[in-house]
Amino acid sequence: MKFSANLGFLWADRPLPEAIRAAKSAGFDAVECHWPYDTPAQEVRAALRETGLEMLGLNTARGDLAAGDNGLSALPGREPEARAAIDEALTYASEIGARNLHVMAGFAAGPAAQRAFVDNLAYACQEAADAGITILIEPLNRYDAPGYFLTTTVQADEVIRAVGAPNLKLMFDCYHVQLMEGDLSRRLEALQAQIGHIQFASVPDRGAPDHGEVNYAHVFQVIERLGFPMPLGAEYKPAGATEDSLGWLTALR
Ligand SMILES: O=C(O)C(O)C(=O)CO
Ligand SMILES: [Mg+2]
Repeated sequence: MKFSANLGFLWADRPLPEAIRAAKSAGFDAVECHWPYDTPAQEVRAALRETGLEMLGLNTARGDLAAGDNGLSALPGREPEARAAIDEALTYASEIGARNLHVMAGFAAGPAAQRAFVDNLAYACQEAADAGITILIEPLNRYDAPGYFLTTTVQADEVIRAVGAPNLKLMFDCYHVQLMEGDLSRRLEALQAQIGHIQFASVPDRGAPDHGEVNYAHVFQVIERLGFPMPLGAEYKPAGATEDSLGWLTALR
């Protein structure tokens, strides 16, 4: 199996270009990140070229962090900001050759939020299509992100159908899905056509995948059997130094 290091959590203490090099040295096949915008895109591009790693994806900016924003695209009345964040992210993604963009919904609820999310995603998909970029939406669990608009794969599936764009896919983060809905194996199978990227971490502590209530040896076998072609995103919070958390990766090599 192939694995992508999520540099929002792994080597998060290092500048992004250094984290990319560390991921290469540790044996990862790809990288992904959260919010790379403080690092000039050409520095990221240079590190990717040097290591031969692909940046699989990044997130839209969350908005006004001091005010508690966690994404903008489902916030009625804030469409101009949401679309500016989408434009910014697509420009950055194009500059570094990233294939996926996770459009973050934000804290909202109700029909107006649903309409705003669908409209902003339609805009994102249209703008992304020419660059060959896939737009991802990701349900987040209610414990880490209480009040977040998108919380389940069932809801994400409805949104994907409402938008109806071929380049809109589901980010299936096993950690969030286990906390909200469980039944990982059946859900991966049922949703395989909608899934654009898969992430994982132990549950409930969001650590390395070698402990906790989910048996990832089994989950990885299911994903392999389904023929999911892309590297899986290791999006967990190492308990100490990232290098000391990689026994699970060494064991699979
Ligand atoms: O937290 C996550 O699982 C994410 O993948 C993310 O992009 C930021 O919320
Ligand atoms: Mg995730």
